Amino acid sequence: MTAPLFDTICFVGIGLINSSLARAVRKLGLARRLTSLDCDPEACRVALELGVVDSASADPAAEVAGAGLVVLGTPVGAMEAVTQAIAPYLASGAIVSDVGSVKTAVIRDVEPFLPEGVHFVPGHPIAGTEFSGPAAGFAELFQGRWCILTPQAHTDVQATARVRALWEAVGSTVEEMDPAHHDRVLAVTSHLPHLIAYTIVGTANDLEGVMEQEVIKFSASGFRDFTRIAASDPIMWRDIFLNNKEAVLELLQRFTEDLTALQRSIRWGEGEVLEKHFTKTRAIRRAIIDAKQDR
Ligand SMILES: NC(=O)c1ccc[n+]([C@@H]2O[C@H](COP(=O)([O-])OP(=O)(O)OC[C@H]3O[C@@H](n4cnc5c(N)ncnc54)[C@H](O)[C@@H]3O)[C@@H](O)[C@H]2O)c1
Ligand SMILES: O=C(O)C(=O)C[C@]1(C(=O)O)C=C[C@@H](O)C=C1
Repeated sequence: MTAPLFDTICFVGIGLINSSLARAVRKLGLARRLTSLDCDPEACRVALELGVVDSASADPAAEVAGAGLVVLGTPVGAMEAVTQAIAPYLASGAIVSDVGSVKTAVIRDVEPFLPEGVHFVPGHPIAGTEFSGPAAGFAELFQGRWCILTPQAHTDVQATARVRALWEAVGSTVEEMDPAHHDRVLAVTSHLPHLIAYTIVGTANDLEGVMEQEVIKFSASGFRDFTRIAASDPIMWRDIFLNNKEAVLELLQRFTEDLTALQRSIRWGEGEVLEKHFTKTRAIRRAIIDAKQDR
C-alpha cells in the first residue's frame, strides 16, 4: 500500500478506463473514498456490485461534492455537458483531469466552464482495449504504458504534479506535451489505424454477399487483428473523429497519397519498390518491440 494521494476521487463516467483507474487506485490505497457520476443506471449498478467505487449515481451533488480530484472519463463529445453539470459542486482547490483521447477539443469544452480556483490538468493514458463498460476494466491496464499530460502555461504546477504522481503510482510513464502536438501524434498512431480498420472490415462485409460467407470463414489473422480494432466503441470513436477532425483529415490525405503510390507499384510490377518499402516497415516494427523491452 502506498500513502493516499487524495481523500476522495470522483470518476465521471465509470467505463473501461475510469473503472480500471478506480480499481488500481483502490488496490494501491491511493484514495480513501471513490465515487462515480454516470448517466447509465446499469453502469452504476455494475460498478457498485463489483466494488469498484463506494458510491455511484447520476446525481452530481451527491458524487462530486467533496472530491479533491475529479476524472472525466466519458466519450469526448460529452465532456462539455458533464463539466457544466458538475461545475456548481466542485470544491475550491479541486483538481479536474480527464482521460479523453483528444486534447485540444477537450480543453476547449472543459476549461471555460470550471469555476475560479479549480485546476484543470488534461490527460490521456495510452492504454485500452476494444471493450467498454465497468465490467471490462482491470487494475493492471496502465502498467508499463504511457500517460500523456497536456498542461498549459497557466496550469497550476502543483496540480499537474499530483496528477502525474497518480499515473506514476498506477504504473505509467508520464510525458508532458503540447495539446495540438498530442492530437497530431495520436492521429497517426491511434486514430488513423482505427479508421483503416473500420474501413477494411466494412469493405469485407460488403463483399460477403458476393463471396458467400467466405470472407468471414477464411479470414486470416491479419484480418482478424483489424476486426478486433473495428469492434471498438462506436460512440467513443465517432466523438474522436469529430473532435480531431483537422489532424485526422490532414494525415488521411497524406496516407491516401502513399497508398496510391503503392497501388501504382503493384500495377507496374515494381517489385523492388514494394520490397524496399516492406523492409523499412519491418524495421519499424522491430524498433517498437525493442523499445518496449527496454522499459
Ligand atoms: N477505450 C479505450 O481504449 C480508451 C483509451 C484511452 C482513452 N480513452 C478515452 O477515455 C474515455 C472513456 O472511454 P471508455 O472506453 O472508458 O468508455 P466507456 O464507454 O467504457 O465508458 C464511458 C462511460 O461514460 C458514461 N457517460 C457517457 N455520457 C455521459 C454523461 N453525459 N454523463 C455521465 N456519464 C456519461 C457512460 O454511461 C459510460 O459508463 C473516452 O473519452 C475515450 O476517448 C479510451
Ligand atoms: O489497444 C486498443 O485496443 C486501443 O485501441 C487503445 C488505444 C490505441 O489506439 O492505442 C485507443 C484509444 C486511445 O485513446 C488509447 C489507446
